[in-house]
Amino acid sequence: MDVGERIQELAGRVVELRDAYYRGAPVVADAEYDAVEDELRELIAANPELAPDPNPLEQVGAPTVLHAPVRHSRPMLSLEKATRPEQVEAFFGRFPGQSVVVMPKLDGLSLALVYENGQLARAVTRGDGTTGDDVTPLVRALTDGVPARLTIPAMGDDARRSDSSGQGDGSAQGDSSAQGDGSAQGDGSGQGEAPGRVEVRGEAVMLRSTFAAYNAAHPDKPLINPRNAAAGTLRAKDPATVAERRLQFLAFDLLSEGDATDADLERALQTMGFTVAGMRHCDDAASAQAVISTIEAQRNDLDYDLDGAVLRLADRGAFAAAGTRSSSPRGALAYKFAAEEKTTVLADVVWDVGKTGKIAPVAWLEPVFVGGTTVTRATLANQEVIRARDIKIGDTVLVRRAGDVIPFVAGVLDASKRTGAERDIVPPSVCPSCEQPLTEQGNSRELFCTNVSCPAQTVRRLIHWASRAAADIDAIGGVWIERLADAGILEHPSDFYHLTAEGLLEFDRIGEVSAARMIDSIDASRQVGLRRALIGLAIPMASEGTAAKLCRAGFGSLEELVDAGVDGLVAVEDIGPKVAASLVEHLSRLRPELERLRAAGVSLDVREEDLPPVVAAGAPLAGKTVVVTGAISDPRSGEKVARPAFQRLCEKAGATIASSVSASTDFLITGADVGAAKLAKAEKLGVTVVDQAEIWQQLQAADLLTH
Ligand SMILES: NC(=O)c1ccc[n+]([C@@H]2O[C@H](COP(=O)([O-])OP(=O)(O)OC[C@H]3O[C@@H](n4cnc5c(N)ncnc54)[C@H](O)[C@@H]3O)[C@@H](O)[C@H]2O)c1
Ligand SMILES: [Zn+2]
Repeated sequence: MDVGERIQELAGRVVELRDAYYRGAPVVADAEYDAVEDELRELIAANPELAPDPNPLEQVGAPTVLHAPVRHSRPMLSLEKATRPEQVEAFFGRFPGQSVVVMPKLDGLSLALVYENGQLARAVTRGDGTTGDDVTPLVRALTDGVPARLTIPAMGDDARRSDSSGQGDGSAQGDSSAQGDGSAQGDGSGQGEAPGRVEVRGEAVMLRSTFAAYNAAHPDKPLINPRNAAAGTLRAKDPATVAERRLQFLAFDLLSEGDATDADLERALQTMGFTVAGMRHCDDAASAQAVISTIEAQRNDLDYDLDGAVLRLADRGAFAAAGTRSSSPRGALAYKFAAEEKTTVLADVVWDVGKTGKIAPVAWLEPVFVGGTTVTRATLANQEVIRARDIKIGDTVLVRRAGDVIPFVAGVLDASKRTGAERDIVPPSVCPSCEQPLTEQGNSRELFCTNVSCPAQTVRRLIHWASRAAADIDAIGGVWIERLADAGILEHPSDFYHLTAEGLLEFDRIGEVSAARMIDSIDASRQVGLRRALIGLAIPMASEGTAAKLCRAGFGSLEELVDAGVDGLVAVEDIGPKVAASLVEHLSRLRPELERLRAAGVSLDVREEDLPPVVAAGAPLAGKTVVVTGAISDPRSGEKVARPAFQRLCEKAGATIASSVSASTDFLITGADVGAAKLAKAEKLGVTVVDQAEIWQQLQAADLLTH
């Protein structure tokens, strides 16, 4: 095939793929679509005379059927893409002296919100860039972060809620998203009245938490990914049919007439009442690159999908003056991150027996690079998910590895690729390990092996006992545990404590050094204590949090938990009757094992570190509820400090630790690299943001840092 033909073919493919995608039924993952675009772009760049006409790369979106077409005041464009630092440098080189904002590139769909005299008049999708669909009723009903009327600050409105301690002032720590506070109202607030027409553009996304909650509640009709879910929501005919699919709007662009508004994009948007996904001002390519890296590193902690970072001139006038190309503004650049979704072939499904006897389907995949690693296994959850997503062995499936670390098979994008050779995924009727019949539980029909002496479960439980969060026997890996279990030497956790170096040396391929290391590691684990022993016993429904709470509640040993009975356990805050019943049932069953552990010198008593901290007199954080975020390090040594360790110090200083910011939080204590969303939330709720340096100082002054 010659170059001209290849170009025609690729151009045709781009049109076809876009068409499917914008109709809501993509047939390939974004990364694969992008690869087609990239190849086409390169061929055209090398052979400009062979450019197709029309050139799809110069068009935006796809000409889909519009239900209520509305013409945009100015085209809604795509963005120029970059993947290399040189491209970021070149961008700065084009605009010497201009400040640039760097922000997450959200993976949702863009919306234009038109305000007339301060009131929301219309919400319109991007469409083909020139004309979009009017989706106002859906946006009003379902989208958070879209004010019905704009807040235009009047004169003197800058007497903001002042933080009692004054600590708020020093708290922005180089994060420009919070620094606009004092100055925003200073210059642009004279106008008490909204300019005639204001258009705010931004991204409507489905939060990952909303997406997960929806799929958990509707296993029979799952959404494939948050971006597709958001787009589908705004295609609904009636808001009532998609009521549980709430969206969030995050603003990134502002067009307004009469310019009384702030020249700085972020301040202008926030002043009007919009949420911005965190913009950082950068004056050179190196600092922009650093922010891009931070955004990418924090990607998994955020509640929304993002597929890159956007760089854009911070000054609204400069951005407008830079003008546009056929399909993208010159004053912006999208830096793309590694894909979190890819397609690959589902080679087989294996049913895996877990430590609690749950039999879960595991997808064996043709290796695929996704979410930063090569993935060969992914979870398929349960048979109900397989049925609802209509997945077969041999299918080309979409694999998602985002937010959480366990890759997931999200579904089949293009069922038309099927050849007929695909096979149904058949759940086993007996346990793959012990061959005992299985039981089915719950709406998602999860399968369980209830045989207490099932060999696969035994190995899983032993591996779990040895894991880091439990006894932490780090010198013995899973392979060894399996060998020892197969040999009949290991069955219960207590058996670890009867292993000897001589016994281990009878096995092939083991030297004296490693045998001694294994025994040392087992020895050290005798100090496991109540909390970690409870985790290690893998009681169904009892989480790591449950174990921590029981220690705090004053239980001194595992035996005391059994003796307390269900009534004694439900008396503990946040311990429900089901968890309590499960604890009592399983710990009673494990009584003989607890005795064996004790006899082997294993401590099942609460450890000092798991007790509620003794609050020192004059504790600096007494009565305060705090949230800790970001990377914490000890200023005395510069050493990284694990968040739980720092939280414990705060508790010793009298604080109550909360996991997320709410109206009852007193302080948000920030370490390095704090996500802008957290800061924005704190600010919105009037929570004082305090830098870790200040807390370290207080801890030191209260003599709490002695160790
Ligand atoms: N899977 C498929 O078959 C298929 C087909 C077509 C397109 N796609 C995907 O759709 C996307 C391409 O669409 P595009 O070229 O129009 O979009 P783009 O990737 O060029 O980005 C432009 C869009 O980014 C969004 N955006 C998010 N955060 C932003 C911010 N902070 N500032 C400015 N814009 C921001 C806006 O909605 C804007 O319209 C790609 O991700 C592509 O992979 C997939
Ligand atoms: Zn079994």
